[in-house]
Amino acid sequence: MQTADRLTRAEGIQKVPSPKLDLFIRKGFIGPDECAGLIALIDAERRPSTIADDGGDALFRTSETCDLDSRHPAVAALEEKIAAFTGLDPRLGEPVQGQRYGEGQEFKAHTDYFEPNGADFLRYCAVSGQRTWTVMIYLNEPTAGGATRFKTIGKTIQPETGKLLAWNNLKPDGSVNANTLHHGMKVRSGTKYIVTKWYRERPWG
Ligand SMILES: O=C(O)CCC(=O)C(=O)O
Ligand SMILES: [Fe+2]
Repeated sequence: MQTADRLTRAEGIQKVPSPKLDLFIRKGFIGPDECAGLIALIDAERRPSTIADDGGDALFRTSETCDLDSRHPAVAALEEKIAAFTGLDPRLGEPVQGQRYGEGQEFKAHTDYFEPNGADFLRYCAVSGQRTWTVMIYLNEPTAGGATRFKTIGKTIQPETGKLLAWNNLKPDGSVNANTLHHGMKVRSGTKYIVTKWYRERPWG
């Protein structure tokens, strides 16, 4: 079954009503203890985030990032849970990444796919192809700010501990979907932690 059909039928799922993209929300996908364990791993490993193309804006993505090692039991358990829920083939997935945003940090409006005609396309996509689905989980709730805003459909999603978002970055014909534009908005107070997992057209490697 296609991922979107599977998610549409999944327990506890909310499909954002828009013809412009497939975007799903599942509250409480993981519990507070699992979230706390992942936050500890992120805090141990974090480094400044990078970006394929910031368009000359050094403040485009100001968060910190880390790759989470799937040999760690907490990460392995998360990977299994995501695979069982989405049906996405784990071989197509990039390693899970953790992100941490302190006060004033954000990831400005962007798409997760690589620009098909951009300078970096071959560099990032030659082996594994374009990004397909994004799966993202909020691990906590900052005191203020830090929502994820999908501008073109006017939908803002608030961070909630354990809440999962999943969307398809491509249209049904396989071309990139510009309506997936989204902004990890500035944390105004407190700290925000998330994990993200991106999938590709072909096996990762
Ligand atoms: O922090 C967010 O809400 C969005 C994160 C994001 O878009 C990304 O990591 O690609
Ligand atoms: Fe993103």
